[in-house]
Amino acid sequence: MKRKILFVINPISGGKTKYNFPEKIDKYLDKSKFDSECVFTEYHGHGSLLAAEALRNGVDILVAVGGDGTINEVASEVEGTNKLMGIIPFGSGNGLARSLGIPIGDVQAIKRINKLHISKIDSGTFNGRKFFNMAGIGFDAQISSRFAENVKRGLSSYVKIAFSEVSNYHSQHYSLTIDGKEYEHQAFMISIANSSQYGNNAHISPFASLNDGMLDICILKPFPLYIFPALVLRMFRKTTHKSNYLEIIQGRKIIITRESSAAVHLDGDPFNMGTILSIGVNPHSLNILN
Ligand SMILES: Nc1ncnc2c1ncn2[C@@H]1O[C@H](COP(=O)(O)OP(=O)(O)OP(=O)(O)O)[C@@H](O)[C@H]1O
Repeated sequence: MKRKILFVINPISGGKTKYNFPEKIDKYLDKSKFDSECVFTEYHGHGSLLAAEALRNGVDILVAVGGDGTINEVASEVEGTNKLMGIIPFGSGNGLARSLGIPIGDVQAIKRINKLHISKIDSGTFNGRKFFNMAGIGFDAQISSRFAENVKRGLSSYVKIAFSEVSNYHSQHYSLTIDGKEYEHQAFMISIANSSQYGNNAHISPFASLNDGMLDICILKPFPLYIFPALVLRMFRKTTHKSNYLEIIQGRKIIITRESSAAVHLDGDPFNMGTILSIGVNPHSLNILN
């Protein structure tokens, strides 16, 4: 029997046009295996509504055509069900797709879906919301907020914002409880990594695994500004674990208390949250095509 598959397409992600994408589905998706439909998201949050409706209507596979934010909206509905999630990477960073080894070209990614190769990955929870690739507080959440306000997407905008904000941002004090053990830290940012990377092969936690049932809590301590380019370089070289400024602790249940309410980013999209942050992991809870 053919599987029903819905492509949820974010028209603005990655700053790339996708209006000819449905034609590519017609051309490259294996029609003997799938009955397909395409739908475009019209606003932030629409992906979740479309995904929930599709699941109610018996769709078997939901494919996010976009970046980590689009994946988050769709996967938040698929997670915990026996349905399948696919990704056509069309974001600015494509962190989760890259970590899963999904080809970045759309035609290759469609052909990969034809193979129906399924893996199970962990997902994270953050004050009741879900994340699948990376969450964070401090500097990287600040960058996500600026990026969300920015009209132009893509890697170059991201880099520009990061370099212009780094000298203005001040580290904060955080109290952490990780699996019952307490830590106090002054930190520039704290990233909670499910996969190893933010996107664009910038790896904050080189050994993070999507299916180990654990999250990697990456605490970036205050550092002299002149070190920043070297820290960025370490991410691309997968050597952040050797930096004196980064501490990585694995955990399943994390509570973070911070000084004031501020943005949190979940898969690159900013949300305002309070001072107490409760983070957890749902092992092997998302069936994903890779
Ligand atoms: N039609 C739309 N207009 C404006 N925003 C939209 C629309 N559809 C979806 N969005 C929002 O666009 C945001 C960015 O999407 P996404 O994260 O997929 O792309 P990206 O940020 O360019 O890539 P990445 O996350 O890989 O860096 C998401 O928050 C999503 O909710």
